[in-house]
Amino acid sequence: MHSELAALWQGRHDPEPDSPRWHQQIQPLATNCAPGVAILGFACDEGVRRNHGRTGAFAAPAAIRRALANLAWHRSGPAYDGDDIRCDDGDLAAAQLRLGHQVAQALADGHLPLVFGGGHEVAYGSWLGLAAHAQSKGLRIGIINFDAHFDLRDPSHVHSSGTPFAQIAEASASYGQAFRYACLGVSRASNTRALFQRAADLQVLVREDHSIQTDTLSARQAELADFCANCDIVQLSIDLDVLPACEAPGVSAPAPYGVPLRLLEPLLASIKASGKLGLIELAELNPHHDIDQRTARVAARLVHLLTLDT
Ligand SMILES: N=CN[C@@H](CCC(=O)O)C(=O)O
Ligand SMILES: [Mn+2]
Ligand SMILES: [Mn+2]
Repeated sequence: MHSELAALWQGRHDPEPDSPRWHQQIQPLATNCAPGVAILGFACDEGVRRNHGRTGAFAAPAAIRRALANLAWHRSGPAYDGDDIRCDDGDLAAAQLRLGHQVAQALADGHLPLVFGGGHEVAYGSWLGLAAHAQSKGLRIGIINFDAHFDLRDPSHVHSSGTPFAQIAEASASYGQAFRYACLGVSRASNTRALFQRAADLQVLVREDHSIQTDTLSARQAELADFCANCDIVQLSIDLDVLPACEAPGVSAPAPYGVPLRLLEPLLASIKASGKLGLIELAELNPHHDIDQRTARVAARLVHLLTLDT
């Protein structure tokens, strides 16, 4: 691991036995590694910039690694860091292709890719890799996105952090593949009628933020289990702006209402329990707007939860 990357994986060293933390377990991703979880960073501001948002997501992969480094390690399998794919020349499409290649390689090597965006344009790059893998194996992809936003803007104008799932819908159609997309935590106030209509046209499973409460949790979990049962491999996308702004202030577009962590976690646990997780990505962390690493810590905790053995 090069020194800049190794500098992020720092934390406590407890003197007592059996006290490992992530920074003591993480290994560089290389060929012929035993299957494990493989972190890939997508350092990119370009999608948010094109979407007229608050830039800063370029620094997110490093911030998530820093927060994850000190968390307690409870896994039995290995975890690897495959470093960052950087978009520093404005060529978003090329960066998404590079990410897609690395995701496909990680999947071919038997790993679970953990992709740290970047703005939500990361989802199109991740999907390129997942789709190549799924096509070679004849697998049906389902995408579950926790997000205050659909990110289904019309991609004929510009490709940005607001268009990844519309780009995926178009690409899926061109391959004759069904587009299976669930978007949970949507804020009606933050998405136009046109976006709700596009979601309806694309037969998206839509659950608004207010429909996710303690007394509806089991219904939402059952719907997610059904969704997972109708596909073979799941792209799990978590836009951190699905959380309330008090829990996730460090994003481009904070949510005044949001789905709190105590409700998000059991929903994620249901998806994990399906056994269909093929890729996990975290999007839209903006360390420039974070408060005391609150959002980065949430992101790290979600990684911890989703990568536990059971
Ligand atoms: N990733 C994109 N998210 C939102 C941003 C909304 C906003 O900036 O207000 C979207 O395009 O809808
Ligand atoms: Mn999003
Ligand atoms: Mn969002």
